[in-house]
Amino acid sequence: MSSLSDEEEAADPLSDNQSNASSSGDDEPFPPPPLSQNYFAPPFYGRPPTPLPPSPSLTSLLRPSRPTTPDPSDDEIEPVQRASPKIPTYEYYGFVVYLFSSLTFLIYLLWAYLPSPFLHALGIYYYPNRWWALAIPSFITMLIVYIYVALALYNTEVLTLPLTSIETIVDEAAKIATIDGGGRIRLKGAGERKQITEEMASELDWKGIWNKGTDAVMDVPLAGVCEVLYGDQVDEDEEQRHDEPHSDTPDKYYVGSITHSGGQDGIRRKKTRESNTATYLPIHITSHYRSQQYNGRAPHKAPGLKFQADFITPSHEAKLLHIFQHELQWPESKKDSTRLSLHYGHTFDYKTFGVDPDIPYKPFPEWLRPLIPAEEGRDPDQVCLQYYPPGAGIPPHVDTHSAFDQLYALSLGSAVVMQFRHTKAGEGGANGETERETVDVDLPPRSMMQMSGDSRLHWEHSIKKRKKDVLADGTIRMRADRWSITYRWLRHGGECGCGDERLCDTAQRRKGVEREYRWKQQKQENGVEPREEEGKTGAANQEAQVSGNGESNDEYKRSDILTETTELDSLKNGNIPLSPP
Ligand SMILES: O=C(O)CCC(=O)C(=O)O
Ligand SMILES: [Fe+2]
Repeated sequence: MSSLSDEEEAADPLSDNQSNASSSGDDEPFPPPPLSQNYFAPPFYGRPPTPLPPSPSLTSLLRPSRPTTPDPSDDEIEPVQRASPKIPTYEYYGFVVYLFSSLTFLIYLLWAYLPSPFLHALGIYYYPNRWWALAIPSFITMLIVYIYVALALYNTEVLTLPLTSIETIVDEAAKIATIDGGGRIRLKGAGERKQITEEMASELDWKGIWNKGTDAVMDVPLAGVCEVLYGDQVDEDEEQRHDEPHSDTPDKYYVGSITHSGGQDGIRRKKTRESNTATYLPIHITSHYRSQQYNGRAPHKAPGLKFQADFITPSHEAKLLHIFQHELQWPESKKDSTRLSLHYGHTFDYKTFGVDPDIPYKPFPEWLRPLIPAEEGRDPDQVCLQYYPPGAGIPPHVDTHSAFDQLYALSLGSAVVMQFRHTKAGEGGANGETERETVDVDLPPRSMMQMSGDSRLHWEHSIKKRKKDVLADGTIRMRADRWSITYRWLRHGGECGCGDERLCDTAQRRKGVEREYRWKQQKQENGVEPREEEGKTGAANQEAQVSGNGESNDEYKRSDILTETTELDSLKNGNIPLSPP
C-alpha cells in the first residue's frame, strides 16, 4: 500500500499525517484503518503517532495481554502494545485531597453530632470540646464577612480619591467620556460636538447617560460618578435646576471635569467649598453653595438686605404655629410639597398692576398685629402668610416693582436657605456670557428680614424646592414645615424709577415691552404655549414673569396658579376663620 500522492492528499483534505504514517511501508500486513477513524483524529503535527490504547472491556480485563476486540479473527493480529498514557500527578493529589477532605468532613460530623455514648462505644474518649465544632465555622464565617467590609472600606477610604484631591482634576488630554448636544456619549474629538446649553442640560437625563457605561479606555467624569452615586438630591432639584445660577468667584474651584459653560462637555460644574459637600452635589447644577450664616464672615453680600434675629420669642412662635396648624383654613394642595398661601389686606391685581377692587380688603387678624414691623410707620397694605412643607420652594423672582415698595419677611418653624441672585446680563464671562452672582442666606426661625435697596430691586430671591439645605460648613440640614409672613407696602404712584429693564416691570413697560409681549417672548424662548389661566391669576407666577428672566418654570407656574386661585376663591367666600390666639 503506497502512501497518498501529493495530489491525492490535496484532493482529500480530511486525510492527515496519522493515516499516512500508519499506512506507510509497502509490507504493511493489514489494511489501513478505515477513513472514518481518521476524520476526527487530532493532527499530530509531524510527531510520530502514539497508538491509542484499545477501549477496555470486561473480557479484555480477563485476558490482560490481548487486545480488546472479542472478534476471534483478531487472534491473528499482533497484540497491540498496551498503552500507558501518562496520568498527571496532580490528579493523584486531587484524588487524595478529595478522600482526605471527605474523611475530615465525616470525622467533623461524627465529632460534632454523634452523642458521646456512641463515641465511647467506638472507643473514642479523648476528643476536643465540641464547642469548637460550632465556634470554628462561626469564626470563619464572620472573618469572611469582616473581610468583605474591610475591602469595601478600603475601597472607599483609601482607593477612592477625595474630591478635593489634585488627582481628580482632569485636563483636555484626559480620556474622559464627553457627551454631545443630544446627550450621547462621544469620544473626545469624534465628529461634530454640539455645545450643550444650560437649557439643554436641564432636559438631559444625566443619571441615564452616566449609567450607560463608557468605552473601556474612557472614564466617566468624577462628577458623573457623583451623579449616579449621590444623585438623589438631583431628583428633588429636578424642577428647579435650570433656575440655578452660577458664579465665578475665584476663591472656589471646580470639582469633576474642569469646565465652564460650554466646556469639555458643555456642562457647568458646581463649585464648592473645600469640603466633602461636593459629594452630595449633582453635576449639572450651575451654582455653588455659599451659605452666609450669622456666625460667618460678611453678613450678606446682597446690598440692602437687613436682618433681625429673634424678632419674636419661641413661646410666641409656638402659639402662632398652633394657629397656623389648627385654626387657619388653608387651600387644598394637590401635592404634598406645594407651597400654600393666604392673603390679608389688599389683594394685588396682576392684570391692572394695582389693588384688585373685586376682592374686598381682608382685615388683619389679631394674631398678626403684633408681628407687623414698626419701621414703616404704618400698616402694610398686603400681608401674605405662606406655608412651605419640606420640598416646597418659591421660584426666583422680584416682587413686582410698580406695585410694592418695602418688603419684609418673617420666618417661622423650620429654618431655610433663601438664595439671592444678581444677574449682570452680557457683561461677564469670557464669551460675553451672562454673569450671575448668588448669595445663600440662611433664614432661622423667628427672624425678620427686610429687603431694601438693591436686594429688593435688583436681586431675585428664591427658595429651592428640596427637602434639605447644604450649609456653609457642608452640613446637610433637613427641612421641616416652615411658615413665612411677607409684608408689602404699596408704592405711591405705582411707578418704579429704578430703570432695571431686566427686573422692573415699570422699566419694561416704558420700553414698550408689554406683558402680552413678554408672554410671546417667553413662548418663543421656551417653545411652551402659555396656559390660558396663566395670564389671569397667580401671584408668584406673575412675579416670576415680571422678573423677566426668560426662564420657563412651568412646574412652578402650574402649582402656583392652582394654589393662588384656590386661595383667592376661599378668601372671596370668606371662609377663613380669623380667630385671635
Ligand atoms: O417665604 C419667604 O420668606 C419669602 C416669600 C417671598 O419671597 C414672597 O412671598 O414674595
Ligand atoms: Fe418675594
